[in-house]
Amino acid sequence: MLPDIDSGPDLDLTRLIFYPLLLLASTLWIFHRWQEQSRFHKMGNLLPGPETVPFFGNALIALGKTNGDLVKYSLKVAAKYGSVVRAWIGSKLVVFLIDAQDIEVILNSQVHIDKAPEYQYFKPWLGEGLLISSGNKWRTHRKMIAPTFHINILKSFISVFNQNSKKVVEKLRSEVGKTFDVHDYMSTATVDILLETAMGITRKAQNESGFDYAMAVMKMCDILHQRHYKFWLRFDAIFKLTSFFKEQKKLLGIIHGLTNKVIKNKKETYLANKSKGFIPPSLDELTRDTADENILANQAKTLSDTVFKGYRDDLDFNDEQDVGEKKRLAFLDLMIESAQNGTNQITDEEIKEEVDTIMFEGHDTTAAGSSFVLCLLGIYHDIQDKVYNELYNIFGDSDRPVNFADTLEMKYLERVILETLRLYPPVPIIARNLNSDVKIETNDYVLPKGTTVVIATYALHRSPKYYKNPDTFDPDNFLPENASSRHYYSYVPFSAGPRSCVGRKYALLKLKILLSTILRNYKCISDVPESEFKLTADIILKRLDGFKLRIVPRERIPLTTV
Ligand code: HEM
Repeated sequence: MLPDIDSGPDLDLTRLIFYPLLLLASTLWIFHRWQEQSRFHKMGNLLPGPETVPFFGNALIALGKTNGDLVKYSLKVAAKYGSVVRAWIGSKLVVFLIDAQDIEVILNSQVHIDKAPEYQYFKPWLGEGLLISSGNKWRTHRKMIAPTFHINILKSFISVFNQNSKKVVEKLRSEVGKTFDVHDYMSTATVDILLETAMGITRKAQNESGFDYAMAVMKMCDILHQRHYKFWLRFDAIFKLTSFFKEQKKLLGIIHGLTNKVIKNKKETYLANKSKGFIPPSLDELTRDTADENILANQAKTLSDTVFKGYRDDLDFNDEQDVGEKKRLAFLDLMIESAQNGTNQITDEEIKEEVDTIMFEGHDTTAAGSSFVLCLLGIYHDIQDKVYNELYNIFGDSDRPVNFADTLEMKYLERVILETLRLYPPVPIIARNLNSDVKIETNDYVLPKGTTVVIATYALHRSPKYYKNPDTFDPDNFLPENASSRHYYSYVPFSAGPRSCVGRKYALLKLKILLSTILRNYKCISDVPESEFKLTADIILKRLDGFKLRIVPRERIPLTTV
């Protein structure tokens, strides 16, 4: 016969002690959460921001608005409420910062480096790559990846930048006399350049997948953006029922198809070389501090080095620790090498995540930046003429490729690029998640733990507090005397601090070579004035109306009107 399991002293004891304790613990936990939530709400509501409605907060503002409408709306809200604006998305607190001092508190911190939960929508695409990861994984990967963008590695890319820029000039010949979208050309060129430089895939080994890849990235960004501002799409269960999910699956097939092929190709080459006895240098050798080779600290300063010196980051530090001519390896070679010889704990899956991250961050940003530069020069012909004359002074009527010394002479073009990134920052906002309360400078406001902080780069760059005529395209904003009198954090197109963009120097060098080559060959004309640009911010800031341009071949003679 079975014992009566419902009786006995042990079970009575459980009923008497365990269940009341469980009830007490649950009550305390609920009370604690309630206290935390009401403190969170109280602190959030001390911040200025638009009226809320029950349950939704400010979430309904996005209903029926296009990306462009939202950009305009955010600027209006900023003008009304000042440099700190809060919004409630349901019970989620989002705080927009537009003051350089407040932005410095967040970006310059070693603590507030975690990305906002909104970045999770990137996960199916970028996994836990550098852009999204945090903690130890981010730190070790950043340490590994940042040196692969050392200035001396970048110098070894110059011939690839030149060849691809020439290729663009050739391709553009078919557009002479027509109106066309220049972003298509910039996008394909930047993918090709990344494949050849960071990924080390020779042009011969590439096929025509660059364009398909760039288009797939553009559509993926649109889907991610929809998930950011249509709050019902934030729930995976709902998202999976929509056509966006099917489309995302198809697009990721194209995107990951390319990156998988790139890694496979590289690994095969590595193993083939290894079997022939050729082993590339290790990461240790690459990053070893060789103080006597410290040539770059005093030399080769560009205007950007001055503009960004206020938030000197690991990129500057690495450049001052020159690693020597023969020991350099580009990004993907280094990833594969350090995984194979065990110098770094990085798995194949992690390499794939980093490749996807670099391919995305490295191409879409520079494609948008260069397209904005060409359209603005197409509108402001006096500024374009000045750029052209500077280039004529450097190159005369020759067709020779650009060398590193030439890029240092392109001071006016550099000001044009910096000013373009001010008015049209390719990454218009940056979002962080706060793991502890933070006091900011404005009114000593305290942002509670759990807040999503949005650095509103686009609005910051157009703030009259830092720029005299903030909406006017004026490259002289970056004359050294003007730049040095501004707060350093009033200009953050590449973010700043420990999580700054690792590709900043790569991007600026590439932009100078690509744009100067195009401008030596063509005059750009835009029939759309700046006031009619229709902006869209689906992750990367672009023009919804397309980057429409006309081009006319240059005669290669100096212009006398400037
Ligand atoms: C004009 C061109 C570019 C602009 C304006 C730009 C801007 C930015 C910004 C604002 C961030 C911070 C994003 C955030 O915190 O949410 C960032 C991060 C990053 N960028 Fe760029 N970027 C550019 C080009 C590049 C290039 C060419 C590469 C690589 C080849 C690159 C690789 C990265 C990576 C890996 C990160 C993540 C860094 C980290 O979190 O440690 N970017 N970029």
